[in-house]
Amino acid sequence: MTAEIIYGSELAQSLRDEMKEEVTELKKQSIVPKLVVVLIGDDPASKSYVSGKEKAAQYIGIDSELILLPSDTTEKDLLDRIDQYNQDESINGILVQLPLPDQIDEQKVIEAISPEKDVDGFHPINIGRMLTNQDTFLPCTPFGILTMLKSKSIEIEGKHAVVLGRSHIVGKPVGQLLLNENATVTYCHSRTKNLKEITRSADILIVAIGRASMIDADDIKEGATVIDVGVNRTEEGKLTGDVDFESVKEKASYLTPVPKGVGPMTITMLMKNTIKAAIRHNSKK
Ligand SMILES: Nc1nc2c(c(=O)[nH]1)N[C@@H](CN(C=O)c1ccc(C(=O)N[C@@H](CCC(=O)O)C(=O)O)cc1)CN2
Repeated sequence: MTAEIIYGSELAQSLRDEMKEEVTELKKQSIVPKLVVVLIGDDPASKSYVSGKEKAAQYIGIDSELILLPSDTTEKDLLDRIDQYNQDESINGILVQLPLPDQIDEQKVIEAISPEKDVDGFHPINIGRMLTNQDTFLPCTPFGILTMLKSKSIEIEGKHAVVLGRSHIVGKPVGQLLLNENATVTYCHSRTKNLKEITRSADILIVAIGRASMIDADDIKEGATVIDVGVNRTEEGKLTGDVDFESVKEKASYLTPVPKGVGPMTITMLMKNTIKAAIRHNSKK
């Protein structure tokens, strides 16, 4: 079997085209979605991600403002700024790029963002809404993964979904979204015993561990759907995933590449959440 490759980059482009039209229509009703992105410090990967967010917003017609702060920014300064953005009626979405420098408590920052402007979907209120399957802002990477699965009509209900990794941003929420779709979900992590036995029983395998080529063909079931969320840099600076693409391609039925897989969908779902925030804000006026 040779897997069909799910290019998130292509799906992202078609969704961005749809959103561009939607925003054009919203502007006719004087609704202009606005996103504020805060970047602290000069981590090259974070800089590249926020630049991708700026470009996507610009393409779609979302008003975006990038706030660049020095790496010694204090927690108080950041919290004061968030307070100011929360109160600014023209701003619909606030995103603080993670990770943050050590002097700033990430959880405090996440909880300071108004849940109505939390387009990252990280606020405990929005996580609670996701757990209880209510309409909310879904975290962008898990939302992107679900959208990719649905774009190929991959059956989720009743399937065994195995999630490798339990991060707050990807692992935990993606498992919850799959559970909301009636999958049977197993989480695996560094303390999991008999890992291979579990991954080999997965119909849908989500790999978000952060170790290059950790999963190969021997670790998966014939015909499985494999979603690679890994972002690893080789010594030569090449980007690679957590999955050994060449070997898994010969055994899986669907497979996402790195790059051009899940990454571009993360940014696209952020745009979707920002438009949703703008529409919601306007309907409450
Ligand atoms: N506040 C947040 N911080 C972080 C999030 C997040 O969702 N919210 N997620 C990650 C990083 N991330 C978005 O911010 C992100 C990661 C990867 C990509 C992407 O498009 N990757 C490309 C390759 C880009 C490259 O060459 O480096 C791909 O996979 O094709 C976009 C966004 C951590 N922080």
